[in-house]
Amino acid sequence: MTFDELSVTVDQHPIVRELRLDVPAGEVVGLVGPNGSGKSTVLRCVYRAMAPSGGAVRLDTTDLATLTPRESAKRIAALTQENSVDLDFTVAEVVAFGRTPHLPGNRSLSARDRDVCRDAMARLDVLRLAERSVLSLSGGERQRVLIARALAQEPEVLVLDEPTNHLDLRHQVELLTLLRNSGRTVLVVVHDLNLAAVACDRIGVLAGGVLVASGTPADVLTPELVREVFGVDVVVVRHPENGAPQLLHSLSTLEVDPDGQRA
Ligand SMILES: Nc1ncnc2c1ncn2[C@@H]1O[C@H](COP(=O)(O)OP(=O)(O)OP(=O)(O)O)[C@@H](O)[C@H]1O
Repeated sequence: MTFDELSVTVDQHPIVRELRLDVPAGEVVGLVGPNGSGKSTVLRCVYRAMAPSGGAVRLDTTDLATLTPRESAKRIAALTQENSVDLDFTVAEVVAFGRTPHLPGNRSLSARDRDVCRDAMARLDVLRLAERSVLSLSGGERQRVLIARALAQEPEVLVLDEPTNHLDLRHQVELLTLLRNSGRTVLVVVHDLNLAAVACDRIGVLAGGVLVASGTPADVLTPELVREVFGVDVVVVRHPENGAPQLLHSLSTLEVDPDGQRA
C-alpha cells in the first residue's frame, strides 16, 4: 500500500499534507505522533471514512477510492477509534460479521467461513466467550472481539487505530506478535513508542499533519526526534535480546513552567 501525496483538508484547514509513505506488503508499519497530528485521519482515508482532498492511497496501483465498498471490505479491514458494539449480539455473531464481504447475496456461512471465525476467535483468546453477549464484556475483551472480526475478514491490509487500548500486558504482547506473524500488510497507530519499536518493521512519525520521519525503529526513534516531536527528553537504550530501541524517560524531563503550562 502506498500513500501518494495524500492530503486531507477539513473546512479549509489542512490536516494531512502531501504524505508519501510506503507500507510494503507483509510488513507492519507503525504511525506515531502527538495527539491531533493526523494519524487517525490517515487511517480513515484507508478505510474510506474520509476522502483525500489531494493525492491517493493505492493498493498495488489501484486507487482505493475507485473500489466498490464490497471490494474494499474484502481487501481492507479496520479497527477504528469509532468501532463500537452497542447491540446485543453474541461474540460469535460479531466475529461472523467479518465474513459479510465474502458472502454474496444472503448466503449463510459455509463450513470454511465458520472455521475462519473460530480460528480468529482462538487467536484473540475470545473463543471461550463465543456465546456471551458483547454487552457483557470488559473493554479489553470487546477490543479483542473487534480485532477477531477484522481478522475474520481475511483482508490483505489491516489498519488498526490504537489496538492495544484497554489490553493488559499479555494481550498487548500477544496482539503485536500476532500482527507481526499474520503475513498481512499492517498499518497501526500506536502511542507507546516502546511497543512500536519492537512490533513494527518501520515507523512513520507525523507532526502537524506532516510526515517528519520514517524508517526502521532504530533510525527513527532517536532522542533528538522524540524531543523535537514530543517535547520530551529520553534516553534510548537497546533491548538486550532483539536490539530494538527502547525509550527511558522520567517525569522531571517534562517541560512545565511554574504556571503548570507546557513549554
Ligand atoms: N472532521 C473533522 N473536522 C474538523 N477537524 C477535524 C476533523 N477530523 C479531524 N480533525 C482535526 O484534525 C486533527 C488531526 O486529527 P486526528 O484524529 O487525525 O489526530 P490523531 O493524530 O489521530 O490524534 P490522537 O492521537 O489524539 O488520536 C485534529 O486537530 C482534529 O481535531
